[in-house]
Amino acid sequence: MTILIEQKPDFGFRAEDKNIPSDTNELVLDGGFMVPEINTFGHTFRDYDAESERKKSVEEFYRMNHIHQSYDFVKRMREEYGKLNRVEMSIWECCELLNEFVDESDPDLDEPQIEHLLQTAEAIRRDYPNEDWLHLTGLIHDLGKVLLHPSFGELPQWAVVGDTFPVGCAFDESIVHHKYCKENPDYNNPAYNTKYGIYSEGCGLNNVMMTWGHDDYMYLVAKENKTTLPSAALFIIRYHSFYPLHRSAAYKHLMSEEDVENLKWLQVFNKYDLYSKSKVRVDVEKVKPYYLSLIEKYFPEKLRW
Ligand SMILES: O[C@H]1[C@H](O)[C@@H](O)[C@H](O)[C@@H](O)[C@@H]1O
Ligand SMILES: [Fe+2]
Ligand SMILES: [Fe+2]
Repeated sequence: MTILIEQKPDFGFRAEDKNIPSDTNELVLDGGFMVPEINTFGHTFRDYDAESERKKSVEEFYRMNHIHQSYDFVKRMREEYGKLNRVEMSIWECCELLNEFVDESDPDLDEPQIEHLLQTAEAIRRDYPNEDWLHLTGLIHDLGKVLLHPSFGELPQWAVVGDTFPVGCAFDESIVHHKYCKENPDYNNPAYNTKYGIYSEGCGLNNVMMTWGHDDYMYLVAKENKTTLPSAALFIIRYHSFYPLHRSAAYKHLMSEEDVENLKWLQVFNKYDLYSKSKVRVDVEKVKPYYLSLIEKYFPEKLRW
């Protein structure tokens, strides 16, 4: 028997009814969220090999990313941008700055980033109406992409967006376009190219250096500006691009027990981050008052960036 699902017109992929039979061609996950089968370009999500208008530029993006993201590079960037001495602005002002950027690493979306933030947050809000911290996490998780802006030195895309992975130990095969890691200076460095490299079993992700980009930067911004968001939110922000871990279960040997707990929320979050990507725009003015109230609850009015 096929049960017809009421679909919300604005997203079109949410199931109210969680008892969806297996003969529908969509998959229902916890929270009642329905995962669409194809992206706006007609391909499955995160298909880096599909012939599409974005394939070539996405691959070139990862080539540059994998060549340049060495341990030394990451260390320098973390120190430099961790100073947070560039700009003073509110969370909402930062959302507006993202209006002008399109993420070159993304095979599934070519809309300005502010659309993606609102699409993610609104999709979570529908399924988890009481978890306001998770709505706000959706809104802010990609704000670190502001590093592309001239007031942050206009960093190249390969130093801001794309999936992340640890440096200081061997590059896992599950990394997108892994072949380009062979051109990274760390690839042949015996200190960095073994399973554990400079780390040890269960050392905790907090002690692992990740490739530099919008995740770690936004984590630093939120933490240093003393957000009152729970630790799961900070974990989501910091590791949401770490697909080798949360999708392919690589690098698990580096996790602590606390990481294992936090990973559960990251996996919930990821569905909304990835599958809410669409051409359907959210009415910014309509939802703005709600998000401003959350920002006020969890952040100071002005933040150091
Ligand atoms: O291309 C995407 C990028 O748009 C996301 O912001 C990032 O979190 C993902 O890991 C990456 O694959
Ligand atoms: Fe992201
Ligand atoms: Fe995102």
